[in-house]
Amino acid sequence: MMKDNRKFSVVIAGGGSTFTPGFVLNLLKNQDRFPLRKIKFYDNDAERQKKIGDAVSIIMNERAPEIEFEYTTDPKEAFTDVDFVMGSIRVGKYHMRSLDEKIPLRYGVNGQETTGPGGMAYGLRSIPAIIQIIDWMEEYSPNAWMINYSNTIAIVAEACRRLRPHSKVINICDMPIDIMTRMAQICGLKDYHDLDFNYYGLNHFGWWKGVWDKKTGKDLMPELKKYVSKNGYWVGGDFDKNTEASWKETFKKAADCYALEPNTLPNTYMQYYYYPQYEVKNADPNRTRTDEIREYRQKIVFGECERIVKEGTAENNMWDRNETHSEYIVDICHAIAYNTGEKFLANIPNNGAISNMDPDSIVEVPCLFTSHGVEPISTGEAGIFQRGLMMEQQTCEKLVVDAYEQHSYEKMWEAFALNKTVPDALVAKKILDDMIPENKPYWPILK
Ligand SMILES: NC(=O)c1ccc[n+]([C@@H]2O[C@H](COP(=O)([O-])OP(=O)(O)OC[C@H]3O[C@@H](n4cnc5c(N)ncnc54)[C@H](O)[C@@H]3O)[C@@H](O)[C@H]2O)c1
Ligand SMILES: O=P(O)(O)OC[C@H]1O[C@H](O[C@H]2[C@H](O)[C@@H](O)[C@@H](O)O[C@@H]2CO)[C@H](O)[C@@H](O)[C@@H]1O
Ligand SMILES: [Mn+2]
Repeated sequence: MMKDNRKFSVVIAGGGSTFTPGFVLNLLKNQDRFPLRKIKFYDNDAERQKKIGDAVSIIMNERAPEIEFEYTTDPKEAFTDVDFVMGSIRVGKYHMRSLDEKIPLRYGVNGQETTGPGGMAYGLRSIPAIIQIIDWMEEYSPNAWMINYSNTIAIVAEACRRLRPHSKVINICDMPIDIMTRMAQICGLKDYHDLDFNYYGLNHFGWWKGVWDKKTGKDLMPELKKYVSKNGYWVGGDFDKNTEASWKETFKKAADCYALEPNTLPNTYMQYYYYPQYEVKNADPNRTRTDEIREYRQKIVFGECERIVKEGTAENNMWDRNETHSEYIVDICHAIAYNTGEKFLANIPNNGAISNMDPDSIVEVPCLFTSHGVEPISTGEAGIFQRGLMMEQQTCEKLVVDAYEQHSYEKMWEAFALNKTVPDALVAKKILDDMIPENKPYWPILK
């Protein structure tokens, strides 16, 4: 239902992202509730972005010629006259992700995109690029909102809190949304829209305290706990027909995470903190998640774009056939544009939302999304186990931002040494020393 005659202009920063075409198709599907006048892509890799941009041009011409579309590497052109900036960049691309995963594994430490030393390395790379995008947005479109999902979100959000505290930036994550869609399926409902929830934690580091059927108010925790204790969040069947092998393992491993703390239901990312030895034992140091993506998601997405350009039509494309996961981003834009006050998770300064965490901790908690920003909902007290884990993890995240601000080797070493995934300060040092030359184009010089 159209609420007024406004139409919005959106720029996707990271136009060359593997998630971009799926997101555009989701935007087009939702024109009745979030109408658009313009879609732009911005990327600093012209060649990569062109491959996605040319395919999307065909999609736009066929399906929504009334919406202006362009892609550019010029910041002024990209960020002028926009209402929403979507942050979907990967600084250093898959080349650097691969090193984030492989360098820690050299020393028997878990190698993962957003957790442990790899996650901290990635966070340090992202800070200056995200701050730059915020500054361009504020210069060229001062009323715009940035919805950022470029990782490492916890570190980016802490940098935003310190360096751009008044900027209109909301840092979000889709992992809980994905898990809640699985929870809905387990309980015979459709997706996350059917659930009410209470959740708290840090990004990629949290727990559900409660899950209810949104319509009836029925408490779904007993049924979910019973299911998760055996199967984790693995649904299987048609629902999981496109789920890759490593994600299958992750969803199943949630059963072991649940076993450790059965009062709540865990985010899948807890596996890296509860069972690091298992993760390392299970990993192949020469073939990590990045290699799987290069062979699967990246290949499929770019292959499909090439096919669309070659055939000159986007009929029967892969994003029409498979449900995409970016609908929650449209939900969020809609909530902000129309001041709906709907509840989603966001990464924000705590300020009492978790009663026994510091006010300046960045936490991931339910918030009401309005046209004036996000308003956190109090989630009560963290359990003693969770609080201990969060205090350690968020200190690592703060130390990374200290390292960025102070160009400090010592702070980055401390961040690695304190992390639950790293057993020893010397191991931390070796990982850091291997990462420094590789990250030279992106990190400040650490002295
Ligand atoms: N928060 C979430 O829930 C969630 C979910 C999925 C992906 N992600 C994140 O979304 C981002 C994109 O993921 P992907 O796998 O599609 O990555 P990708 O590598 O396919 O695409 C990222 C794009 O960003 C571009 N880029 C890198 N640095 C840039 C800069 N400084 N300015 C402009 N563009 C830049 C690259 O050229 C590339 O085209 C990553 O940060 C990833 O971690 C977050
Ligand atoms: O290894 P990747 O690149 O596949 O995934 C890393 C990201 O994982 C989460 O996002 C998932 C999401 O939960 C799932 O539903 C589907 O949409 O795929 C996403 C990306 O694969 C996580 O929330 C992100 O922050 C990670 O970047
Ligand atoms: Mn995430």
